[in-house]
Parts: sequence; C-alpha cells; structure tokens
Amino acid sequence: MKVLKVKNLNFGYNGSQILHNVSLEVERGELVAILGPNGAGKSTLMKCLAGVFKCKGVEVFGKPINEYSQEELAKIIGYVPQAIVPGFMRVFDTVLLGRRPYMGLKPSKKDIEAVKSTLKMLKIDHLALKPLNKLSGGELQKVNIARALAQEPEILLMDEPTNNLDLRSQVEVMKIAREFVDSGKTAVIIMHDVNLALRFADRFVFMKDGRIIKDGGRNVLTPELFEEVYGVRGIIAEVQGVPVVIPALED
Ligand SMILES: Nc1ncnc2c1ncn2[C@@H]1O[C@H](COP(=O)(O)OP(=O)(O)OP(=O)(O)O)[C@@H](O)[C@H]1O
Repeated sequence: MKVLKVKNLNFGYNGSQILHNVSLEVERGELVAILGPNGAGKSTLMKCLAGVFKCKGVEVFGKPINEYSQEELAKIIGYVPQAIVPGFMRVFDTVLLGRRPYMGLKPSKKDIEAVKSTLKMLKIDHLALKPLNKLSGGELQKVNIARALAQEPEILLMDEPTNNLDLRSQVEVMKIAREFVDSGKTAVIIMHDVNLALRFADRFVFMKDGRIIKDGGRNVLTPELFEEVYGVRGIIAEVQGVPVVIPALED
C-alpha cells in the first residue's frame, strides 16, 4: 500500500526552483533513506512530504496532502525537523506537545503514559524535568525524536536525526526507526552517513541539484553513483553481508 506519493513535484523559494520534477512512492513498511550532498533539496522535499509547505502533487494514503486538516495530518505524520530552538520548556512538556492532536484541554492518563514510555524508549527519562536549554545537542535531538514518536504517527519523517549523536545513540535511533517500520509503519529519513543508512534502511534515494538521481535497494550503490552524487569516488566493500563505502582519496 502506498503511504506517500509524490508526482512530478516542482517547488522552489521566492521564484527560484529547487525541486525539479520529483516523483517518489513509498510503501507501508519501508525504511527509506534520502541521501545526497548539502543543498541537494532533501529537507525541502521532506517539508513538502510533511505538509510544512503546501505543495501540489503530494498524496498521503491516496489523498492529496492539502485536503488534510493540520490535526488529521499530525495523527498520521510525525516530522522531526533538523533543529529545534531550545527554550525554557521542560523535556516532559515538550514531548507532551506530540500528544496535542489527541488531547482535550488536559492530558489523559494515556497521554502521560505515552510520554513516559517514549522517554524511556529513547533513554532520556532521567531528563524529564530538565529545561531544553540545559541539554546537550544529542539530548536535544532525542527529545525532538521523542516528541514525534509520542504522536504515534503512521509515517515518521526525520531530517538528519543522527546528527549530534554519539555512535551508540546513532545506532539506538536507527534501531527505533527500524522497529517502528517493522511494526508495519513507514519511515523516511534524511541521512548523511551512507554506511549507517546501508546498515538500517531498505531503500536509498539519492538526490542532487533538486532531482532524484537514483532510487533503489543496496544494489544501486556503485563507485560511479558515489562519484556522480558526491563528486568523490567510493570504494565499496562488504562487511557481514552489508555494503560499506569509503571515499577514495585522490593522489
Ligand atoms: N527557506 C528557504 N528560502 C530560500 N531558499 C532556501 C530555503 N530553504 C532552503 N533553501 C535553498 O534550497 C536549496 C536546498 O536546500 P535544502 O535545505 O532542501 O537542502 P538539503 O539537501 O537538505 O541540504 P543539507 O544537507 O545541507 O541540509 C539550497 O540551495 C538552500 O539554500
């Protein structure tokens, strides 16, 4: 079943076009990694998928995204943007914001439990009462992810969620995304770490200059593709059945 569909999407800012004829279909149960160099248009595409920008040509569960109310969409899509501004709000209250689409005036027992279990899952329950502006970059990133997961969405869209995280936390976040997807849901994740993506994702969408250059499984990765997308030739090896890419150094 197609949960997300983008057809011939063109989008830009202030008259300058960024996305060129982008088409993408995402099935239920897929973990899709979007990869590509800085400025390729990855975040812009994700904002179109998340409904941050009102774009024509984006469908969620077969319905144009612009026909959903904000509240309806918030129950379906959990979006983790690249950065949140850390204010004085505490971790618990920030994650509780993810429950907003379900809440009346006051949070229910279920809302409180959802926040508690999400904090525990991300191993940040000990930070519950800390204000955001007293967290490390990695802790803040986890709060950002927890808020989206507390929304109990069908689709998780994350923009570089492993940024700022140490190796252990990177693996934890990717495992959480994997479990989310294996429970029949769907995730699209922007990543710069190709090897982390290769370890956890099912599908790889490579973007450059606002276009999708390649879209497919692990088999799409070749030294030529690496060169075309990043301008650096890649050496591809295999470790424990998973391809690993290292950049070739010029001499
Ligand atoms: N709000 C905006 N207004 C004008 N131009 C923008 C805006 N946001 C992004 N851009 C431009 O759109 C292009 C694509 O940016 P985008 O953030 O989508 O790239 P990206 O692939 O996510 O990059 P990165 O890997 O560096 O995060 C860039 O040239 C950027 O300068």
